[in-house]
Amino acid sequence: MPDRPSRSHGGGPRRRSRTAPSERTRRAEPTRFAAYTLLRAVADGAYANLEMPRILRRRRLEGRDAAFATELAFGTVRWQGLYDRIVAVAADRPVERIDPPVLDVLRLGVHQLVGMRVPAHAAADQTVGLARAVVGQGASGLVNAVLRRVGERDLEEWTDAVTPEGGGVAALAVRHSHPEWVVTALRAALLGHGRATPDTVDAELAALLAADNAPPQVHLVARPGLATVDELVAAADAEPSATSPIGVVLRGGDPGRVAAVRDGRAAVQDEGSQHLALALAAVEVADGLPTRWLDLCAGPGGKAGVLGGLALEHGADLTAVEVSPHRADLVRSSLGSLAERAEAVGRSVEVRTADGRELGAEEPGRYARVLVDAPCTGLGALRRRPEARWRRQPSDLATLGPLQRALLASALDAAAPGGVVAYATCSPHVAETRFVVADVLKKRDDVEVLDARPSLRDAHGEQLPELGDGPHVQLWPHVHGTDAMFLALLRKRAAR
Ligand SMILES: C[S@@+](CC[C@H](N)C(=O)[O-])C[C@H]1O[C@@H](n2cnc3c(N)ncnc32)[C@H](O)[C@@H]1O
Repeated sequence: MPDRPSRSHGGGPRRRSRTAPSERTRRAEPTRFAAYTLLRAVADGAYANLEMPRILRRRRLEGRDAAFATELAFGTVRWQGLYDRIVAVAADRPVERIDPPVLDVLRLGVHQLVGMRVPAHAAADQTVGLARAVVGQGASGLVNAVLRRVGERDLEEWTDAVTPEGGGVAALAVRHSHPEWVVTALRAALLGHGRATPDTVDAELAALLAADNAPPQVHLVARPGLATVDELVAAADAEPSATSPIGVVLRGGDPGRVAAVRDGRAAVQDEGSQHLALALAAVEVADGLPTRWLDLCAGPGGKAGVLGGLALEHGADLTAVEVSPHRADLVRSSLGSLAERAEAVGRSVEVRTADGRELGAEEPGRYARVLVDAPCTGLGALRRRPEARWRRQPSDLATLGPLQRALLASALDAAAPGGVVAYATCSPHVAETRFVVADVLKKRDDVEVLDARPSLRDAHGEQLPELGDGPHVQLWPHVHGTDAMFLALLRKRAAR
């Protein structure tokens, strides 16, 4: 069910509006307008988590206003599947027959009415005001009528009313507002990674889907050698992460205002991503390997920022490869401080715009540690990317599968004998994780699968709990509080 932030922006007890539409506000209140702007941008292809900070800056929204606008926008996008069913009943027409801008206004109204603690009169008044401002007087009548009907039931009553009978995947998809194919894929992933059995999978799946809908905490990483956890805790409203030795959890505030984040010594990063980079660096390797590490899919540079710091600590250089020129520029800008530090200690951090699939043939056996953070569906990071579940298609897997296999094969070629490759995804989909590793290994006899579990350590040095039977690791939002990252650690056998 939608999370309920504190009462604000029209607090007081929840009641139905008695104000006539004509007496209601005629202008768009700034936080609603910001949320609407985000929804329209997402409809045009924007990424919500990148666009929202821009909108807030442009509209000069800060503090509680920024938090309200963000929850209104992100919650509306997450719950869009359920809300469209509610709108269809309340409007007595399929949502496809409602103009997209009007539908976005209605979705925002529904989220305020049933998903947030906005009193009915404020939700209706402000949403009708928004409708007048952005879609015109004519459509505001429809918005008013639909929201009156929506306000007649609470979330539970609406959810029961629009959920298909018979339970199963179709019902879970509506209740938790995910596309059905995603629910099916996550169910298969819970079973395929051994997280659930046929007896427990329904409960696990419901918990996972619920975690996808909970607004995630913001985590920062103190990039090794550049910043410390203590420094971040002192500089921000933050506490040390219990899970990651290099992480802090932000209690509030804008991460962009933390000096260490602004100058690239720290970054916003999920704890799961922190663990992947730490795990690759933690594997023991024999002496005498090349002092070069490789990030084969580096854009926009999050894990490279950690890996590069760790490489310098180990006396190694980092090469970061990214095929997209724009994303390679993001890596360069993300790794600026690290590159300076590398120069100061006589090492190098190099960013290359190149196709990672070709690197193994171009530079065989050259790297001691290689990270393949493969392009994937991102089904493990749905809580951080509110629109991703609606944008992704099952057909994406057909394109991604061969690319993932080719990148892993290239990474293994690029690894020195005795070196280690980490294959990672921010998706638990079995077709992007276990199947990729198994398929690539079928064609080679120069790889040993390592048990990845001992390499994942919490802030106290203890192995992370609930890592299953191994050898690969699948993290879960509802279990570990991280994105659902997958990790396989593979050692290239020394030449015989
Ligand atoms: C999951 S993202 C990597 C995220 C990154 N490791 C981080 O932590 O910020 C995958 C990246 O691989 C890049 N990519 C896709 N195909 C590639 C290829 N053939 N060679 C190199 N990079 C590729 C994508 O552009 C994308 O930036």
